[in-house]
Amino acid sequence: MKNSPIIALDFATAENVYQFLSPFDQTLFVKVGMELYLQEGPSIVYKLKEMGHDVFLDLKLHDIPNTVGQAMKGLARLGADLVNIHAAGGEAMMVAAREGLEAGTTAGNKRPSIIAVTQLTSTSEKQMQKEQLIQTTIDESVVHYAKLAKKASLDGVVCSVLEAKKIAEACGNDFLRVTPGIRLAEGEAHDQVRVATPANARVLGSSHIVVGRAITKAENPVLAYENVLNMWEENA
Ligand SMILES: O=c1ccn([C@@H]2O[C@H](COP(=O)(O)O)[C@@H](O)[C@H]2O)c(=O)[nH]1
Repeated sequence: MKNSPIIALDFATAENVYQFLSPFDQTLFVKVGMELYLQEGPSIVYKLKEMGHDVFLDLKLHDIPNTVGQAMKGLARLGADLVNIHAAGGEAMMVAAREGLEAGTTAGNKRPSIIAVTQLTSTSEKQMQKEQLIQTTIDESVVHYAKLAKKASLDGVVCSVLEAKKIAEACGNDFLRVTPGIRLAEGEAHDQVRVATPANARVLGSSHIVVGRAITKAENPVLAYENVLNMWEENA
């Protein structure tokens, strides 16, 4: 799996995706989320893999263990490099997801890596306490979910940059810390709350960054990507 910034392809159609990707002259690490997958289905994943890109299939599954396990068995066949679930589904659900992925991975192929969403980067500590009735700090909640994901033998978590270091300390440096909520210093936060720049992400211990609108909505997306990539690599 590449370590380059993961571009969130939050587009409504495959056509929009191909148009966006056409000026790039290298293979990328891209993310297919709900918006695109629910319109285009598995074919978008096959196509991006055929084009040589690494694919994070960001469907954030959250259901009873049997349902998630069976869904993961099917998703394993799509060839994505990275998939995810919500840690709030619990340890049994996370175990079922990993076992489903293993069962669905055909001989000779590598099992996709699987990570759990801890607290969405759009969630603030205040909101978590009020709406989820979790009376800890957000750092404690995120690290708690990360430890649960590690216990379920997952490969890592989705968290914000702000918790990445604590997770590395608690779960080890090989445990993935995939961090969305990436903004350039001068950029708008939009609906994100726990945000950081690509440079800070590297310094504070992210293993991967996910960048959507700062690249996809830029006037020149190739230039914006190169800028993010430089900030990420320079601080390694
Ligand atoms: O906690 C999370 C989990 C997933 N995401 C996804 O990442 C991108 C971020 O897009 P931006 O435009 O850079 O804000 C988006 O696809 C989310 O679904 C997240 O933001 N936070």
